[in-house]
Amino acid sequence: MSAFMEETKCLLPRIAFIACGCFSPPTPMHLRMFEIARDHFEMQGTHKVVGGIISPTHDSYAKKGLASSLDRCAMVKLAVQSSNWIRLSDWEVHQNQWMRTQSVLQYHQNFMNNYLNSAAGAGDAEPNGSLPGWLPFSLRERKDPVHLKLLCGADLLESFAVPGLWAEADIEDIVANHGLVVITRCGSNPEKFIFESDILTKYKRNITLITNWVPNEVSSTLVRRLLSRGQSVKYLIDDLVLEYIKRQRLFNVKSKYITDAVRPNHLIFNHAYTDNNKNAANSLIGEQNMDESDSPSPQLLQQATSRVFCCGDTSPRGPKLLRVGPGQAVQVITMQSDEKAESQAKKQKIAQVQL
Ligand SMILES: Nc1ncnc2c1ncn2[C@@H]1O[C@H](COP(=O)(O)OP(=O)(O)OP(=O)(O)O)[C@@H](O)[C@H]1O
Ligand SMILES: NC(=O)c1ccc[n+]([C@@H]2O[C@H](COP(=O)(O)O)[C@@H](O)[C@H]2O)c1
Repeated sequence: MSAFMEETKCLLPRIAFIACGCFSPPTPMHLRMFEIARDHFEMQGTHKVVGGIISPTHDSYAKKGLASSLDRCAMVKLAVQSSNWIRLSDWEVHQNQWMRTQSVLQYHQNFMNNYLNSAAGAGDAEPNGSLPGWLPFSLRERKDPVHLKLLCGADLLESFAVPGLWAEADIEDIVANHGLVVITRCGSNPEKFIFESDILTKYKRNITLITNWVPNEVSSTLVRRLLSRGQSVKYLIDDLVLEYIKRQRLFNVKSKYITDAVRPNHLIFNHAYTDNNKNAANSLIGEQNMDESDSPSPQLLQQATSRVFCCGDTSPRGPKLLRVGPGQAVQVITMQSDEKAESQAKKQKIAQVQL
């Protein structure tokens, strides 16, 4: 690369991506999203991408098939081992309750701002004195700010329309102040979706739509279903993640997998993660071997009558009573949206579950 191009790259505004989701389990497409997004910005020559963060949602999100946060974090750690720029943030899972995505973005953005503004070496350290693992390495190479953008698939964008699931103020803050990077997914039409939303249209310049020319409809739901049927998921997920699932007997994995030779050496890394996160274990819902057909754990059932809102408190229609956690709303409401033919992408997911 010429010296001129190098110099120009140094001047480009810096961005990082954060993907919020369940990651139960993480699939290669979760990681591909980051690669596709980085390629896009680099090829456009408009920004320098300094890091990627995967932030698994809190256990109390309570979506069907959600393994414990300890297991999901361990699997994400294993999945990102092959990447030199995508990292796990376990901040969200260590909070006392489910966090809205806007708050997750805000926390990570503030942390990076404080870190950049603090004297070199001091940083805004974690309570134990060390910096969080999700912080991009090259952050302090320059002094200028790093803008954190929400990275998602088009189905997440379309979930903005699910009544009561997202607060309008949150959507506006995300698109106005952070920015959204959306990767196309089969069956979704994000351009039309943006056109039909006044808020999204208003901030269209902050939404980057990227066509994924090599689509792959692997999803965590499909992986869980195959596992629970004793079918192969090899080459659908990372080998290390698969070993972990077998070893921990997650997702109701059938005996064919359990009797396979398990290579414990591969999992040493994960033990280090779980050992270091004993606190997280306290907030766990318990050892879970769940798939689509599982019912909530006893603890969750106990909470079933408690009122858990996503954004319902501020909804003009009044608060919405959700059965267990915000994630349940996704299932309940996507069923309704299936009936109303609101979202093709969500319909596909539901169709998969009903097979
Ligand atoms: N195949 C895919 N193509 C594009 N984006 C994807 C794909 N799979 C997941 N994503 C995106 O990854 C993010 C995190 O996904 P999440 O784990 O919550 O859902 P998922 O993989 O669709 O799982 P589930 O099947 O349990 O709903 C979301 O933004 C989602 O849109
Ligand atoms: N109001 C909100 O901030 C809100 C609502 C629904 C889902 N989410 C997040 O979106 C991500 C993906 O959720 P789903 O897998 O249910 O689509 C999760 O991280 C979840 O916490 C946020």
